Amino acid sequence: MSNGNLYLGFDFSTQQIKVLAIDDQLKVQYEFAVKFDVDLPEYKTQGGAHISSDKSTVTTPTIMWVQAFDMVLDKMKNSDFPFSNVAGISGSGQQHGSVYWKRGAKETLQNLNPSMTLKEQLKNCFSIGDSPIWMDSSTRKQCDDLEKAVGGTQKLSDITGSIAFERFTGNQIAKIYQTKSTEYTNTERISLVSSFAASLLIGLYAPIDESDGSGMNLMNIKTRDWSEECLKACGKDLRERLGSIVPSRTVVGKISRYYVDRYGFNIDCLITAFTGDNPSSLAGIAPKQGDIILSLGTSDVLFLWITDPNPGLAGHIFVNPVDTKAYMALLCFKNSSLTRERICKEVADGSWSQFSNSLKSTPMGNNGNIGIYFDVMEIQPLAVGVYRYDDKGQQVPSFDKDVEIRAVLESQIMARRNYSEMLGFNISSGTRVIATGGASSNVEILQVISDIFNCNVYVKDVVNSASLGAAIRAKQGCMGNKSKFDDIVKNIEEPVCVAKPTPGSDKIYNDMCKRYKRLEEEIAKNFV
Ligand SMILES: Nc1ncnc2c1ncn2[C@@H]1O[C@H](COP(=O)(O)OP(=O)(O)O)[C@@H](O)[C@H]1O
Ligand SMILES: O=C(CO)[C@@H](O)[C@H](O)COP(=O)(O)O
Repeated sequence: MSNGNLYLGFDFSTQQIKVLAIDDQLKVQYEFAVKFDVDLPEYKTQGGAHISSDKSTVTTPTIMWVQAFDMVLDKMKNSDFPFSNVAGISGSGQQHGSVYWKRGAKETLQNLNPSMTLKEQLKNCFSIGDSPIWMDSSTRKQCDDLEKAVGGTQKLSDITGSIAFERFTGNQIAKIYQTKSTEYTNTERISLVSSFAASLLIGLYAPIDESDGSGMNLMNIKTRDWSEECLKACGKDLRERLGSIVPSRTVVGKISRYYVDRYGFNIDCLITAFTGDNPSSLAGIAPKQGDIILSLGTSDVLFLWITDPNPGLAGHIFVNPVDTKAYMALLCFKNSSLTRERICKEVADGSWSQFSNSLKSTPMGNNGNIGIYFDVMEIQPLAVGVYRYDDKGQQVPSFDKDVEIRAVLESQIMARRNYSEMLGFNISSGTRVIATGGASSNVEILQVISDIFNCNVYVKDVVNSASLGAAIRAKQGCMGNKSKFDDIVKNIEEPVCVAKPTPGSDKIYNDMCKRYKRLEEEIAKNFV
């Protein structure tokens, strides 16, 4: 229990809202969470989302996020959380997802009544009720249009840090502009999930930050302003609807009076711009040069801190959330935790310890069996379906339970390694792979990662690095413009090594990764 200053870090992630409070020494003092599927079953989400029958349109009811926010604050109140000690708040959101505020919503946000819930007051404030999220892959046409409009694929990547990706917000907005024109006209502000959450806290439309703004195919990553040609290609009067972009460390306002009166927050509590969950994790891990972070949340994401951006045709370059001159490189995979979870439910009774036992009881390389499990359209390659091959490369309809479990994990991690090599991530035996997110608590999974990457794997004491990064950024916001991130995190807990490559793993996986790549390329040919 702490009597001094506290800093809150919220994470509006795919499956839940998490929040943690740290003290001035960056020690976690409190943690709370609301899980969408479990705590709000009335919305019937699966993994926090609604997936259409074509498996390409993926949305989340915006009002569910609002209700979950009410719930998490109520949970804190019921646990006598010391709201008045909170000096600063920041947060993160699943990247790319968008929220559409209806004309007049600003008025409602500014005049929240502390005797009512946010849900009661905001239920009619959204022109689009279902927010498109990062798992959506229904905007191929809009992606092609955008690349054409700016002069080609590489040109778009030079401007925005990424070629056109279906889940990137500009393409999502373009789809809404083209297919729901009345709703688009009725929209006065478009937020990212991150800036939407910050807006709830300041009772005003919060600006989008540069780091999460990099995941939209709309922002010029060099000038850190909207790209006029991208805006024009995606929707009418879009600059006005998006508002401004600010450096990620900007204090965007003080907490709204609503939270002071309803929960007892301090009236001077400062809100620092919210950012994307992966940028926020980068802040929470505070990596050393050369470290590669592997986030095992709903998505598997590889990212690292870089200084010289070189945007190409694969992966993404984002503006760095804590160092205004730096960048981060990132690769995201859609078929990740939820696919592992499906296999775990189907063949291991939903028990992670059974899943782990199967990993322990099967050999590295799985006796030559390879399975590829794309339950939904993958990001790279664009492909969907489940494919299993025996040691002779013959397709087979099924595997035994233990083989199936090792196959899903090995294929996912081989893909992570292959794509990071393609992107030029510098991986050598001395590289530290720092794992974070839900599945990083599973040591057997971390051992497979260590064997396939042929690197030591590390974890930090706090699994929720996105929330931790948000809380650290909240402290940075309170310390003013001159404060240095490196000084703030200088005493942060170092990651500890939890897995080392098993002798002989490099021989097995160097060959097997090549074999995996050839199989994946064959499959992808069917989806061009
Ligand atoms: N012991 C475990 N072994 C493997 N995976 C796990 C384990 N515990 C949790 N997970 C996975 O972690 C995922 C949630 O991770 P989390 O980082 O909380 O996600 P998000 O931030 O995207 O909501 C779950 O979907 C689950 O599959
Ligand atoms: O699309 C991306 C990154 O580009 C995803 O990583 C989302 O940001 C969702 O994050 P998690 O909920 O899996 O942490």
